[in-house]
Amino acid sequence: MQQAFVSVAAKRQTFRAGLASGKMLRFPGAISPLCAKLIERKGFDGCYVSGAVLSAQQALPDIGLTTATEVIGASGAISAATALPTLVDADTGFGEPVNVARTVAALEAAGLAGCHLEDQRLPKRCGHLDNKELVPVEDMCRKIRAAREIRADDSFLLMARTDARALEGLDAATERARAYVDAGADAVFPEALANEAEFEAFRAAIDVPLLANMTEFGKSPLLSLDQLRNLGYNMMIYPVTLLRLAMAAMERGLDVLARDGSQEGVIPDMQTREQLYDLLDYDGYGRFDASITNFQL
Ligand SMILES: C[C@](O)(C(=O)O)[C@H](CC(=O)O)C(=O)O
Ligand SMILES: [Mg+2]
Repeated sequence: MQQAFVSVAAKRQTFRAGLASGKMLRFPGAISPLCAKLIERKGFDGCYVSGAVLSAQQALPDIGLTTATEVIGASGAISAATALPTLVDADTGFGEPVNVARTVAALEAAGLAGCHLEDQRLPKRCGHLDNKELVPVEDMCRKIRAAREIRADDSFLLMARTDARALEGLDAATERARAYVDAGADAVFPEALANEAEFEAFRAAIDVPLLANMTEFGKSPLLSLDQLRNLGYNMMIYPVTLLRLAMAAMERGLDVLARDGSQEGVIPDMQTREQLYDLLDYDGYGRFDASITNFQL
C-alpha cells in the first residue's frame, strides 16, 4: 500500500532526529518507487534520489538536461512509496534564485524530506569528473536564501553541496560551505573529497550535519559506515549503486536470453512473482477487497 500512515511531517522529523542522533544514516539511491520499498524493507534509514540516476533512466547524461517537473514528479513518487524520509538531488535548482524558490516549494509540496542544491554552473556534470565550473559564492548564497525564504515547513532539509574541492581546493571548499551555512543551509554535502584526511578536515571546519557521497568509480575513496561515523559524518549515500547493480544484472540476463533462446539459465537470479507481490503488498489491498487476492501462487 502507499504509506498513508506515515505523514510527511513524521518523515521529516525522523530525518532531522537521525541527523542529530550521532548515528550514521544510510540512504541508498532508489531508482524507482518499487526500489524504495525494498530499501525500506532492508532496514535503511532513508532513500536518496540521484540526479545521475534520473538522467540515466531517461537515457540522458547527467548534465542538467532533466527538468524540474521531471525531478519533482519522479522524486515525489519515490517518496510517496515509502515510510522512510527521501532526500532528492535538485542539481543547481533549475535556474536562478526565483527558479530555485519554485523548485524547493514544489519538492516540499511533493512530500520530500529535503533536497540538495549545488554550486556548479550549467551545463553541470557529475561531481567526480574533471573541469567542472562553479558559480560565484554570492550567486549560490542567493539561491540558498531564496530556498530558505520560500520554505513553508522548517523541517524540510535544505542541504548545500559544494563542488569546489576539485577546482579551488579544500580551504576554498570549506569557506564556501561556511558561507552557505550562513546563508541558511541546514546541512552540507562536500563533493569529491580526495581522501580520509579531507573528510576529517571538512568535519572540523563545519558545524552542521555532513553527507558523504560514496559513489563508485569516482574521486573519493569508498569509506565504510564505521570509518565515516568515526570521522563525524551524519549520513552517507550510495547514489548510483542500485542502478549499476540492476544494469549489470540486466545485461547478463539479456546475454543469456540472446545466447540460449530461453531464460532458464537466469531464473535463479530473479525476484520471484511471489516476492514481487509480497513487496507490492497484495494482501494489503486485499483487506479492502478480498477478490483481489483470490488466487494461489
Ligand atoms: C551524487 C550525484 O550527484 C548523483 O546525481 O547521484 C552524482 C553521483 C555520480 O555521478 O556518481 C555526483 O555528482 O556525485
Ligand atoms: Mg547529481
